[in-house]
Amino acid sequence: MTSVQGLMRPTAQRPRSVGDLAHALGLGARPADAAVTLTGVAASSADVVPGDLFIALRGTASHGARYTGRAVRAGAAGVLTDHDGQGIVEAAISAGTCPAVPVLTMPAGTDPRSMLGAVATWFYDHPGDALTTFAVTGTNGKTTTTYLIDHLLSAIGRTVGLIGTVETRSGARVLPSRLTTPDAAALQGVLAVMREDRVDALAMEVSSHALVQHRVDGIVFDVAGFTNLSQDHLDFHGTLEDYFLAKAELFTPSRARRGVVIVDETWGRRLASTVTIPVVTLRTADGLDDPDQSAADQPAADWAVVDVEAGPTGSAFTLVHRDGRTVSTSTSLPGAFNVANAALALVMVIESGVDVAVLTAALEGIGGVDAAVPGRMEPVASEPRVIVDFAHNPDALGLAIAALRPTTVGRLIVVFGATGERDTGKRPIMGAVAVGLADVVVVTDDDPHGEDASQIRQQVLVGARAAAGPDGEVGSAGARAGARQVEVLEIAPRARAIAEAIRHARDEDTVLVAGRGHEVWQEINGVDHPLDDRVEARAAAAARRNDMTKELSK
Ligand SMILES: CC(=O)N[C@H]1[C@@H](OP(=O)(O)OP(=O)(O)OC[C@H]2O[C@@H](n3ccc(=O)[nH]c3=O)[C@H](O)[C@@H]2O)O[C@H](CO)[C@@H](O)[C@@H]1O[C@H](C)C(=O)N[C@@H](C)C(=O)N[C@H](CCC(=O)O)C(=O)O
Ligand SMILES: Nc1ncnc2c1ncn2[C@@H]1O[C@H](COP(=O)(O)OP(=O)(O)OP(=O)(O)O)[C@@H](O)[C@H]1O
Repeated sequence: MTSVQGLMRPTAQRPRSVGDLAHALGLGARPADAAVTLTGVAASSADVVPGDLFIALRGTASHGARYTGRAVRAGAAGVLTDHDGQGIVEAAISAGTCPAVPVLTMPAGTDPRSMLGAVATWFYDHPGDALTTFAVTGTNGKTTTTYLIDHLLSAIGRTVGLIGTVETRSGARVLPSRLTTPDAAALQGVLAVMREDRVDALAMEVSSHALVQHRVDGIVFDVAGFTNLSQDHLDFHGTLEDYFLAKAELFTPSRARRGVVIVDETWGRRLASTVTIPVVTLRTADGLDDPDQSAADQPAADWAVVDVEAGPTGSAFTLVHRDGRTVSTSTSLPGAFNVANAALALVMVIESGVDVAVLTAALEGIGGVDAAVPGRMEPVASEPRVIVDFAHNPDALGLAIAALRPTTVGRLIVVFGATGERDTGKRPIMGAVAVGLADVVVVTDDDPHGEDASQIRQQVLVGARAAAGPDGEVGSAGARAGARQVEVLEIAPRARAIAEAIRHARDEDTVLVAGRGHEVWQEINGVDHPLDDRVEARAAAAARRNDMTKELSK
């Protein structure tokens, strides 16, 4: 699959030879190959540009060596692989399915994936060293927090590059991302582009997958931030414990110089008390996730959010350090979770060495910690209000619905599904969470990938119907006290679910379309179909207005 991030390359090349590379890695090269010139590095055949070294890695689905023919035809001038990969490439060359190409082989027991970062930084001459680097990890809030860091740093005159789920940005170049965190070859290429574009700070998301797969090898971040941890990605990590340990890896000396950890929840507190780098802690809420502890029992954090005033369009809040430093500001992003994201962005910027007075002056100039984050609580229509959001796990879905309740006059309608081939355990939980907080729950499709979409919907509906009970009457578990009726519907495909939810909504209702945010493709059985929730929602809102106008003129 093409990663556009992997095709971003610096204009100025510093050619290396196969002989140089072999020497740097302590490997042997055939004398005839030693002078072959290499100008870049790619870990996917789809990312290869002429002159690249193709690093063929063993994966879970296949071995990258199987794609060497494609890589060489795209211009790869050399291959680095493991022992098995060497056999695959040699067989392909003998069979005539791959043109001849110099092959370097890592010694047995050395995984080329663990060398990818080192090789790529060597190729591009340590491009990350030119940047002040910010990394954000956590189940939810990474994208939002990186946008807010970008916003704050830009306000104090820094030139910021961004890497994350939505886009990869260097100066005027903006490309959609395929992965939240690109592989190490692509990442170092992007950093080299940023160096050329005179970017001086980087705000990037680091996923747990990336930490396990060595994608950020070759960078020691200046400041790493942790948002939160809750159920997601257990298809990959197996258990929450392993998921936590993968995230915790970012807070080790080989990955980051210092950290900022939100300690509202148990996972954050555990991280802060076990990390091996200097960390400051941040409390953004009362921290009562542990019923056995009161807020007063919990250790004081270095920074705390106080005096939150939640309004219809965002929140004002104050950030206080135990030494008395104070920042009073606001964010127009809705929900308590966005106060947490804004506070984390502020503390990360302060911890990078920016003086509170400088930041305060900048905040006055820009009017608060704001950024338009595509597909995150993005309003797309009014009367009924329609919001498109990326919540695709139980915690985010619950927080997104709850954030809209105070400003919803009528019913709160949520349209969502669950992703195929990902963490199946979260499906019924999402159904139950939605029923606990919304008035109308429309279960539809997300990205089914290779799974049967209707089976996925049934698994979500199991949780939703169990929570709603046989007569749809939910107890006081919801945001509103007392019993209330919840309607649970199954509508597919997704575009129809969005259209029907909006068509049947009343002017005073809110429709939350959750799960796909900025995404513009829906993957069904390996085929990408165009689908943008924002486009569908706007079209449905326009159609509803038309119908009403026709009705009135009758
Ligand atoms: C589980 C996972 O993360 N898998 C990633 C991993 O796959 P893999 O190692 O199993 O690779 P493989 O598919 O067996 O292929 C083996 C090798 O052949 C190469 N190849 C493969 C096909 C081809 O045509 N040409 C080619 O060269 C691949 O680049 C790879 O090096 O390495 C591949 C190459 O970089 C990634 O594309 C792939 O991401 C898959 C597609 C994916 O969906 N990953 C998601 C789950 C992910 O990483 N998500 C996180 C965000 C999570 C969050 O929301 O927080 C992210 O950082 O994006
Ligand atoms: N701090 C937070 N805590 C809980 N939920 C949040 C938080 N911030 C955002 N969310 C919810 O999670 C969704 C995803 O937010 P965001 O894209 O910022 O997170 P992310 O960590 O980058 O997600 P992903 O890794 O899936 O790309 C939002 O649409 C919102 O519903």
